[in-house]
Amino acid sequence: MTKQPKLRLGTRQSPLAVAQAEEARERLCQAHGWDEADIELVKVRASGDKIQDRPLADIGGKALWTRELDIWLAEGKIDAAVHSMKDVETIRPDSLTIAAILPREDVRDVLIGARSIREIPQGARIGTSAPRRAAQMLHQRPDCSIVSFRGNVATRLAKLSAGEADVTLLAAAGLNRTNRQGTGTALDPAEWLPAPAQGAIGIECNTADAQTRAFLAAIDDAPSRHSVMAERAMLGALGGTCHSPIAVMTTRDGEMLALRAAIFSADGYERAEGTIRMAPGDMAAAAGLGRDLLSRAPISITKLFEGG
Ligand SMILES: NCc1[nH]cc(CCC(=O)O)c1CC(=O)O
Repeated sequence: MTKQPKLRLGTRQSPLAVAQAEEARERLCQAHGWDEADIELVKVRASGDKIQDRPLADIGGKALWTRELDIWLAEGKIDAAVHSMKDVETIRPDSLTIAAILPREDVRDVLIGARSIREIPQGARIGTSAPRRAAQMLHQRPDCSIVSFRGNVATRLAKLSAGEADVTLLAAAGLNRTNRQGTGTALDPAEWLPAPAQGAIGIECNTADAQTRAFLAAIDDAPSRHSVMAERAMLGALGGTCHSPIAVMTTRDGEMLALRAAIFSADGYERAEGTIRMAPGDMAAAAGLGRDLLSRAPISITKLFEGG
């Protein structure tokens, strides 16, 4: 007889999602003295993966990454769901709880196809469908143009090799977790800010499921939770959607967190930046940074945030 799993862990099917779910499984096994068979990985096909030809922002946004897993949780077909926190909407139902944030990977973006932003050839085509990457690049390199570039990590690298663009940008975390360490150049946050919650894996479960919450609490990493939740609070205060070019970097400053954030107009021409020092867990302060940015931004930026 096969052993009953102690936990059914849902994940999307992409190689990166599966690698993240395997990391979550390993950490749970280590924390609880379980073996691999104690955790069943349940691979669920997400709407966001079915539609590959249009920008995410045009087809329903980040909810497309979590919708199926949310339903499977609600129906009790899985006990917990593993997510890239970057892809999780800031407003979640009360019936779900993010019970663990794993130790954060490298948060930086990686530039592929040129050694630095300065060395990108004049007029190059930048392959990305992320409004943040597009606007941030156009801000620094208005001579470049943007080519829509969706798909998983492998697909985007293949499109670049096939010459569909000259340069692309990917999260270091996604490259590292799919064994592509050393691909491209990681960009210094002093010149290029990552996305809110980039590089963070979160595990969600039903709020009413005390057993699973306790299992997951054992692998929650407090420093990662603090930075991720602060960045999400900032994003939430902006009413940010995937249409909104929002970038942020958190660093530790003694007992405090320092957040540096920027928002852009879609064409990258305008940029508003702000910083804040806050106590970990002070979500009101983090939200204040978002509101402060918006209050100082020119109209070409604020209109991106109206009406979601
Ligand atoms: N939007 C897709 C997505 N969601 C999470 C990651 C990478 C892993 C992470 O940032 O945690 C990626 C790919 C990328 O942006 O390069």
